[in-house]
Amino acid sequence: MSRPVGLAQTAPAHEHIAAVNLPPTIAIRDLTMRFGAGTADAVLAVDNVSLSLAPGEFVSLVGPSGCGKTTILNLLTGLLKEEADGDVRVLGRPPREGNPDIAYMLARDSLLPWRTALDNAAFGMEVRGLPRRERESRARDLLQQVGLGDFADKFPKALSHGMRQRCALARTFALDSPVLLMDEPFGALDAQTKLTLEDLLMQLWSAHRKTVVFVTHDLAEAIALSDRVIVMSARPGRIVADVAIDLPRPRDVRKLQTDHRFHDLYAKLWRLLEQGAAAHE
Ligand SMILES: Nc1ncnc2c1ncn2[C@@H]1O[C@H](COP(=O)(O)OP(=O)(O)OP(=O)(O)O)[C@@H](O)[C@H]1O
Repeated sequence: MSRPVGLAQTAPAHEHIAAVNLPPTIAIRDLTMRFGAGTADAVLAVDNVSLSLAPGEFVSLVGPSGCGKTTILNLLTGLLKEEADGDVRVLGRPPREGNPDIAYMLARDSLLPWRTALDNAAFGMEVRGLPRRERESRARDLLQQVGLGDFADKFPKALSHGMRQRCALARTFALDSPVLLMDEPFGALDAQTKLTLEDLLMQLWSAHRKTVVFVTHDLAEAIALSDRVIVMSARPGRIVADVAIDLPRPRDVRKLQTDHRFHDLYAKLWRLLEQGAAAHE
């Protein structure tokens, strides 16, 4: 596979600093979400969560299964029709379905099997109505950046799982939305491929400067990628801790595994996670 290219011309990663003095890109205040409110099966999924992300910040949500991480992402996209209490803003506006300010990436690559890598990378732009020439040129550029330049004409069945997630990354970044919501995008990958894709995501994020909410069960991944890690309790999901990850950037995900600061953060987050899980047992 060809190496990712096209990133070197852009700003070096160490210059990436979230604009903490600007109005937040994402602002969630006192969010409470109850599914099936008023019925016998009502589920309190999220309880009084407040969270804000500065432009360009990379924030991970970690917490036990069912604590409401995906629910928070879905609320940001406007996909959830059910009533939620509290206030949610994306770039100052309430969530709305089809908001072009948001790109969403999931664990499964969800590539369309009858489309080539190029057409898959261009798919989101097609849905958004961009002219053919523009979407093709952007898709090619992004495929190049994720190291799939030579695979533009291949169909998903000819790509490995890691390559399919590269293609999904290309599709996500090609949308050029200022906000990325990523729900365990590397959750189904083997450990080695995962590290490679994490490095690639860091390069893309540094070059394209997006605000990212990243959901993961993998504390090492959360530390390696994030500016902050939000630890949630077991359901109903509450914020247990908001931990700044003050490791210098650019980060080499592999080298971090041998850095004592990384291990200290891991131990701290693990403790918080266990406390949050125990609080509701
Ligand atoms: N549409 C729905 N109707 C009813 N309950 C729901 C719905 N969606 C989610 N829930 C419930 O809300 C809670 C939070 O779910 P959510 O998927 O947000 O958790 P999560 O933290 O993303 O879990 P996981 O880590 O396992 O993906 C769960 O108890 C789930 O069963």
